[in-house]
Amino acid sequence: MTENRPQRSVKRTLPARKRIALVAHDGKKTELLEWAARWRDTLAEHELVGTGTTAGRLSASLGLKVEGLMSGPLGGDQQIGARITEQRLDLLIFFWDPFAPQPHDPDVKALLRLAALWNVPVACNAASADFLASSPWLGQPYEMAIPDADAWVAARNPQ
Ligand SMILES: O=C(CO)COP(=O)(O)O
Repeated sequence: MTENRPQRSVKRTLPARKRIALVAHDGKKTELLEWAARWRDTLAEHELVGTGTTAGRLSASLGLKVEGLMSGPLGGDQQIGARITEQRLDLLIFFWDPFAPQPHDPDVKALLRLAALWNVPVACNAASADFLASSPWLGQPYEMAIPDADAWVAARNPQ
Protein backbone atom coordinates (compact mmCIF):
# COMPACT_ATOMS: atom_id res chain seq x y z
CA MET A 1 0.00 0.00 0.00
CA THR A 2 1.53 3.31 -1.04
CA GLU A 3 1.18 6.29 1.25
CA ASN A 4 -1.55 8.57 -0.04
CA ARG A 5 0.71 11.41 -1.04
CA PRO A 6 3.33 11.90 -3.76
CA GLN A 7 6.50 10.04 -2.78
CA ARG A 8 8.80 11.53 -5.41
CA SER A 9 9.61 15.01 -6.57
CA VAL A 10 10.97 16.52 -9.77
CA LYS A 11 12.67 19.81 -10.46
CA ARG A 12 10.82 22.78 -11.82
CA THR A 13 12.61 26.00 -12.79
CA LEU A 14 10.67 29.22 -12.50
CA PRO A 15 11.64 31.64 -15.29
CA ALA A 16 13.36 34.98 -14.61
CA ARG A 17 10.28 36.76 -15.93
CA LYS A 18 7.66 35.50 -13.53
CA ARG A 19 3.98 34.93 -14.17
CA ILE A 20 2.42 36.59 -11.13
CA ALA A 21 -1.21 36.30 -10.06
CA LEU A 22 -2.64 39.21 -8.08
CA VAL A 23 -5.90 38.71 -6.23
CA ALA A 24 -7.67 40.56 -3.43
CA HIS A 25 -11.02 40.23 -1.74
CA ASP A 26 -13.11 43.41 -1.68
CA GLY A 27 -12.06 44.33 1.87
CA LYS A 28 -8.41 44.07 0.83
CA LYS A 29 -8.44 45.62 -2.63
CA THR A 30 -7.30 49.06 -1.45
CA GLU A 31 -4.37 47.47 0.39
CA LEU A 32 -3.36 45.51 -2.69
CA LEU A 33 -3.62 48.59 -4.91
CA GLU A 34 -1.41 50.53 -2.51
CA TRP A 35 1.08 47.68 -2.33
CA ALA A 36 1.17 47.30 -6.12
CA ALA A 37 1.70 51.03 -6.60
CA ARG A 38 4.82 50.83 -4.41
CA TRP A 39 6.14 47.91 -6.47
CA ARG A 40 4.94 49.12 -9.88
CA ASP A 41 8.36 49.22 -11.53
CA THR A 42 9.19 45.73 -10.29
CA LEU A 43 5.82 44.35 -11.36
CA ALA A 44 6.29 45.89 -14.81
CA GLU A 45 9.16 43.41 -15.41
CA HIS A 46 6.82 40.42 -15.11
CA GLU A 47 3.61 38.99 -16.58
CA LEU A 48 0.60 39.86 -14.48
CA VAL A 49 -2.73 38.10 -14.22
CA GLY A 50 -5.59 38.46 -11.78
CA THR A 51 -9.17 37.69 -10.99
CA GLY A 52 -11.59 39.92 -12.91
CA THR A 53 -12.27 42.85 -10.62
CA THR A 54 -8.80 42.92 -9.09
CA ALA A 55 -7.13 42.78 -12.51
CA GLY A 56 -9.28 45.62 -13.85
CA ARG A 57 -8.53 47.89 -10.92
CA LEU A 58 -4.81 47.12 -10.95
CA SER A 59 -4.52 47.69 -14.65
CA ALA A 60 -6.31 51.05 -14.39
CA SER A 61 -4.31 52.26 -11.42
CA LEU A 62 -0.87 51.00 -12.50
CA GLY A 63 -1.19 51.56 -16.23
CA LEU A 64 0.13 48.03 -16.78
CA LYS A 65 -1.31 45.08 -18.67
CA VAL A 66 -2.94 42.69 -16.21
CA GLU A 67 -4.68 39.73 -17.80
CA GLY A 68 -8.15 39.48 -16.32
CA LEU A 69 -9.61 36.06 -15.60
CA MET A 70 -13.10 35.42 -14.29
CA SER A 71 -14.11 37.27 -11.15
CA GLY A 72 -13.39 35.23 -8.01
CA PRO A 73 -16.98 34.34 -7.06
CA LEU A 74 -17.57 33.27 -10.67
CA GLY A 75 -14.62 30.87 -10.83
CA GLY A 76 -11.50 33.03 -11.08
CA ASP A 77 -9.78 31.36 -8.12
CA GLN A 78 -10.26 28.01 -9.83
CA GLN A 79 -8.76 29.34 -13.06
CA ILE A 80 -5.66 30.44 -11.17
CA GLY A 81 -5.55 27.05 -9.45
CA ALA A 82 -5.63 25.37 -12.86
CA ARG A 83 -2.67 27.46 -14.01
CA ILE A 84 -0.73 26.43 -10.92
CA THR A 85 -1.52 22.76 -11.59
CA GLU A 86 -0.34 23.14 -15.20
CA GLN A 87 2.88 24.93 -14.08
CA ARG A 88 1.79 28.10 -15.87
CA LEU A 89 1.98 30.36 -12.82
CA ASP A 90 5.04 31.22 -10.73
CA LEU A 91 3.90 33.45 -7.86
CA LEU A 92 0.62 34.12 -6.09
CA ILE A 93 -0.12 37.35 -4.27
CA PHE A 94 -3.51 36.85 -2.69
CA PHE A 95 -4.75 39.33 -0.10
CA TRP A 96 -7.64 37.23 1.20
CA ASP A 97 -9.85 38.83 3.82
CA PRO A 98 -9.69 37.19 7.26
CA PHE A 99 -12.79 39.12 8.36
CA ALA A 100 -15.20 38.37 5.53
CA PRO A 101 -16.63 34.96 4.68
CA GLN A 102 -16.87 34.58 0.91
CA PRO A 103 -19.61 32.81 -1.07
CA HIS A 104 -16.80 30.97 -2.82
CA ASP A 105 -14.79 30.00 0.29
CA PRO A 106 -14.33 26.44 -1.06
CA ASP A 107 -12.66 27.89 -4.17
CA VAL A 108 -10.36 30.05 -2.03
CA LYS A 109 -9.35 27.03 0.02
CA ALA A 110 -8.81 25.00 -3.15
CA LEU A 111 -6.54 27.67 -4.61
CA LEU A 112 -4.44 27.90 -1.46
CA ARG A 113 -4.22 24.10 -1.31
CA LEU A 114 -2.90 23.89 -4.87
CA ALA A 115 -0.35 26.63 -4.21
CA ALA A 116 0.90 24.71 -1.16
CA LEU A 117 0.93 21.41 -3.06
CA TRP A 118 2.85 22.75 -6.08
CA ASN A 119 5.35 24.74 -3.99
CA VAL A 120 4.26 28.07 -5.45
CA PRO A 121 5.41 31.10 -3.40
CA VAL A 122 2.36 32.81 -1.87
CA ALA A 123 1.95 36.14 -0.11
CA CYS A 124 -1.24 36.75 1.82
CA ASN A 125 -0.57 40.30 3.06
CA ALA A 126 1.54 43.38 2.38
CA ALA A 127 4.52 42.34 4.51
CA SER A 128 4.83 38.88 2.95
CA ALA A 129 4.36 40.44 -0.49
CA ASP A 130 7.21 42.88 0.31
CA PHE A 131 9.44 39.91 1.08
CA LEU A 132 8.53 38.17 -2.19
CA ALA A 133 8.89 41.29 -4.29
CA SER A 134 12.31 42.08 -2.80
CA SER A 135 13.63 38.55 -3.18
CA PRO A 136 16.74 38.13 -5.35
CA TRP A 137 14.94 35.17 -6.94
CA LEU A 138 12.22 37.34 -8.39
CA GLY A 139 14.31 38.45 -11.35
CA GLN A 140 16.28 35.22 -11.76
CA PRO A 141 15.48 31.62 -12.68
CA TYR A 142 14.66 29.66 -9.54
CA GLU A 143 14.89 25.90 -9.26
CA MET A 144 12.52 24.15 -6.91
CA ALA A 145 10.98 20.75 -6.21
CA ILE A 146 7.43 19.82 -7.16
CA PRO A 147 5.57 16.51 -6.88
CA ASP A 148 6.39 13.96 -9.58
CA ALA A 149 2.96 13.63 -11.17
CA ASP A 150 3.99 10.81 -13.54
CA ALA A 151 5.37 8.71 -10.67
CA TRP A 152 2.20 9.37 -8.68
CA VAL A 153 -0.03 8.05 -11.47
CA ALA A 154 2.30 5.11 -12.17
CA ALA A 155 2.25 4.10 -8.49
CA ARG A 156 -1.53 4.13 -8.55
CA ASN A 157 -1.66 2.02 -11.72
CA PRO A 158 0.63 -0.94 -10.93
CA GLN A 159 1.25 -3.20 -13.95
O1 LIG B 1 -12.94 36.82 -4.98
C1 LIG B 1 -11.79 36.95 -5.30
C2 LIG B 1 -10.77 35.98 -4.86
O2 LIG B 1 -11.28 34.92 -4.08
C3 LIG B 1 -11.36 38.08 -6.13
O3 LIG B 1 -12.26 38.29 -7.20
P1 LIG B 1 -12.36 39.71 -7.88
O4 LIG B 1 -10.98 40.13 -8.21
O5 LIG B 1 -13.21 39.53 -9.12
O6 LIG B 1 -13.01 40.62 -6.87
